[in-house]
Amino acid sequence: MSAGWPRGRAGQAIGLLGGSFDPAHEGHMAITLEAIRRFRLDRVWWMVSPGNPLKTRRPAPMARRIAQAERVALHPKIRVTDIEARLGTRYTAQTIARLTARYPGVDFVWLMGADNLVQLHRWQDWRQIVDTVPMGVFARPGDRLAARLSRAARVYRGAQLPMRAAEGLARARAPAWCFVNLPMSAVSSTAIRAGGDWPAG
Ligand SMILES: Nc1ncnc2c1ncn2[C@@H]1O[C@H](COP(=O)(O)OP(=O)(O)OP(=O)(O)O)[C@@H](O)[C@H]1O
Ligand SMILES: O=C(O)c1ccc[n+]([C@@H]2O[C@H](COP(=O)([O-])O)[C@@H](O)[C@H]2O)c1
Repeated sequence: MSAGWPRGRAGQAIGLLGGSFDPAHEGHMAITLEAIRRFRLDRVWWMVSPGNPLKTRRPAPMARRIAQAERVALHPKIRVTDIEARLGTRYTAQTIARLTARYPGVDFVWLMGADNLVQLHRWQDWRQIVDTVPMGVFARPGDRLAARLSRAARVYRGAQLPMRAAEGLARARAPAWCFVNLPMSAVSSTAIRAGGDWPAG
């Protein structure tokens, strides 16, 4: 069981993949492996959310989502965590503020799919997030164009790094973000739940 406070040392570059993970799937794995490679990350922490503030549907219990995510995240650089439950946060801006204070010298990178960039401007204190940590955004079927036209992308157009500069993202000063085009995976937790392979609630 790897839930708990993960180790993070000064000088490390650590990606944060926040998510409902209801359930975790190979799309999470694909973007995580791509992030490790492209952004030269030492670790990626999968932060299993107590509950996305913008989703009304109640997720499966935390312990079940964590146990299942650990079965998917079989990689020495990936750590599944219940950090947000420990911190008592559900809002990413708060989580990041707490983590940067708790892990001085660690270079965090926020990771997310293009669908989340599309609605980033609806998150609490969203500009604070972009101004605090570099971000890696991953193409997702159906969301590429919307991501490019999104409010966050437009506001922070000048902070976008080209893909060829991706390896410097983790060490860049925020705001800085990179859009990664990768062979897109159509898998989603929604589709898995609809298929009946993951019991509700
Ligand atoms: N196939 C994928 N391609 C790119 N990004 C993805 C993919 N699947 C998940 N992500 C990203 O991983 C993060 C966590 O995703 P989440 O746990 O909500 O899974 P999901 O499949 O998007 O779930 P749901 O279908 O319930 O919304 C989000 O930033 C999401 O955009
Ligand atoms: O901080 C917010 O207002 C906020 C609003 C929506 C989503 N998030 C975070 O975005 C991450 C992805 O959520 P999800 O449900 O798409 O996996 C997860 O860590 C959520 O807590 C955060």
